[in-house]
Amino acid sequence: MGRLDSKVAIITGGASGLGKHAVSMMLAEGAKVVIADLNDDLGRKVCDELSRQFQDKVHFVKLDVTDERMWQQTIDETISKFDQIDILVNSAGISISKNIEAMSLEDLRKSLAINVEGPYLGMKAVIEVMKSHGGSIINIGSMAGVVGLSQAMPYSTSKGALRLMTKSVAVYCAKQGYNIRVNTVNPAYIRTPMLEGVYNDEQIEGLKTLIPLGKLGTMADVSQAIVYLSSDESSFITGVDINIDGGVNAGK
Ligand SMILES: NC(=O)C1=CN([C@@H]2O[C@H](COP(=O)(O)OP(=O)(O)OC[C@H]3O[C@@H](n4cnc5c(N)ncnc54)[C@H](O)[C@@H]3O)[C@@H](O)[C@H]2O)C=CC1
Ligand SMILES: CC(=O)C(C)=O
Repeated sequence: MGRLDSKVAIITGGASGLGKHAVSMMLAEGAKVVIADLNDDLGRKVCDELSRQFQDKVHFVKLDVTDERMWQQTIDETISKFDQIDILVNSAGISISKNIEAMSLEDLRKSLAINVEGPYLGMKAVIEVMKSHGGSIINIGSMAGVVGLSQAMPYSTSKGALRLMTKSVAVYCAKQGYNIRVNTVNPAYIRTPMLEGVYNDEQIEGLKTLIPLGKLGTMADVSQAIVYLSSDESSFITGVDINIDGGVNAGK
């Protein structure tokens, strides 16, 4: 028996990195999964590969998370394919690594649009569906939303906002009696296409020295937390953020 049997999940950013890994692990735990991503070539490829093992339990929808109309299409397509929505994982994101002097207003606006407005639109759309039967929303934050990264100001700002938006929505949903739980996971450095776009191999190796446990986390470390927060095992947990960071944010 899988830990997510009979549940239906939408995972944004599911074509790559952490989102893609979570798609695989959630399918393996029995969920039906919609991969929602802007990159439709990659999304369709990942979906085709996974459907060899999981047949029609996986489906791809093209979604730009900043587009409210595409969110509604994603919701409608998920319900028409799988009848319900129990889980939303907001993993789509971008990382603009610039300090305040190097960045532009456009960098800040773009980061906020994708990393904050995207999850806002997604939460708003799925709450409308979930409020009749409950559900779980997991937003992928970052260690950069817990402490300010001086060289990634637009990114830190967006992830900090996402963290508190999550708590606000969690308490609202709880008080409304919707039985919708809303939580954040905050990974530290995990080797994915995003991290490889910011750092070269040598720099990534050097990141280990910043982490008390002395190693980088893995995509599986993050997916395990996502599965836990998606499942009924975490039925009394809402409004928390789980740091998956090897101790980085625990202190020096
Ligand atoms: N890799 C890392 O070290 C860490 C990553 N994170 C967060 O984890 C999440 C996933 O990141 P990674 O998997 O590393 O990155 P990634 O770059 O491998 O994957 C991001 C995915 O989001 C999609 N995407 C980007 N903009 C989109 C949009 N407007 N609409 C729909 N999809 C869009 C991309 O097409 C891509 O498939 C992000 O929110 C990131 O900020 C947080 C902490 C550490
Ligand atoms: C820490 C973090 O979120 C990245 C992408 O570096």
